Amino acid sequence: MIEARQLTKRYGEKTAVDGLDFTVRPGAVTGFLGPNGAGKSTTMRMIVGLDAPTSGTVTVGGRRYAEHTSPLQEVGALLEAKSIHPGRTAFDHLMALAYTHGIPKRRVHEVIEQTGLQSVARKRSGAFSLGMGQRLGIAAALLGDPATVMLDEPVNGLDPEGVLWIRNLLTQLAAEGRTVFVSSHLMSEMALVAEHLIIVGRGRLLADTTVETLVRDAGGDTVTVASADSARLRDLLNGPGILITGQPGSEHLSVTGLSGRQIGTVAAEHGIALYELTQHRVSLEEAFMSLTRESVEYHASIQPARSAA
Ligand SMILES: Nc1ncnc2c1ncn2[C@@H]1O[C@H](COP(=O)(O)OP(=O)(O)OP(=O)(O)O)[C@@H](O)[C@H]1O
Repeated sequence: MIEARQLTKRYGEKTAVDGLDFTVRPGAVTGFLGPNGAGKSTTMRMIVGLDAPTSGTVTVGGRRYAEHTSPLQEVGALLEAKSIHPGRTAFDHLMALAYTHGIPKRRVHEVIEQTGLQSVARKRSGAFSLGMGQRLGIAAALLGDPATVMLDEPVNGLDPEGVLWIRNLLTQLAAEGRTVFVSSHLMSEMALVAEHLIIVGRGRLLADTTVETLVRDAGGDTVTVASADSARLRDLLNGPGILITGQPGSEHLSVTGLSGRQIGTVAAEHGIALYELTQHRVSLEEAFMSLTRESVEYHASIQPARSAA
């Protein structure tokens, strides 16, 4: 379990993390989402004691990282700028970590297998592809068999097979009862794997929610219905929590709050012919963007085209 209370980090004038309060629970994958520069990496660095909070606290398993006697067994982390000696083999890198943390050699072999590194374990890590480097970083994070696993942008730059592998791994780690905290700026990716979402923008908490609630709050699914008598159908469908829009006289209505099946049933019961019944899923990417729009640090600007001299 990770608990942040009024967690704040300032770099001079810049407030990177601004009074964050959140709890990451075991047994589920929690996505940590926000646009670039939102403060995700800074928060994660504070969780593992690589940066000190300006104020507030963050604990893992009820204690600050530095207070754990064997931190690698408590939290395994893959942070963005992982420094691995390029001349060392993957095996030697993991062995050095294991040796300095009292972890048996057997466990090194286990994580090499778990992360699919068997064939390259004796190769220098400097020659690794991005995907292999990520796997090595994850192997190091899992070495201490930690109750909490924290990964910063683990799918960045990975090919589809690597992305799928990470997805399955995260689900498996959560199913084993671990606390799994994963950052990303890609809503679509997180929606596939995370149950719980913590969304930040400009260092502040924007939402502490679930994928399901986010969809509902974004307006839920909309159904487009075209019928022989849209005025009568509108009256029949109307009710609390239901939003119906459509031009007077048009055969098309746009309905939020009812499923296509419910609308079709009402129409059939009243003998109204339907010409179209289309369900539109709300885009999670849209929901995320509308939530974080105000907090995006770097908006793209379009330069006016220069005329040729
Ligand atoms: N060491 C530092 N000194 C000064 N400013 C910093 C430092 N580290 C981070 N920042 C600033 O703090 C803010 C938050 O940065 P952070 O890297 O935590 O965001 P992020 O959400 O991880 O972004 P990204 O998705 O781009 O990795 C940014 O504006 C960044 O420029």
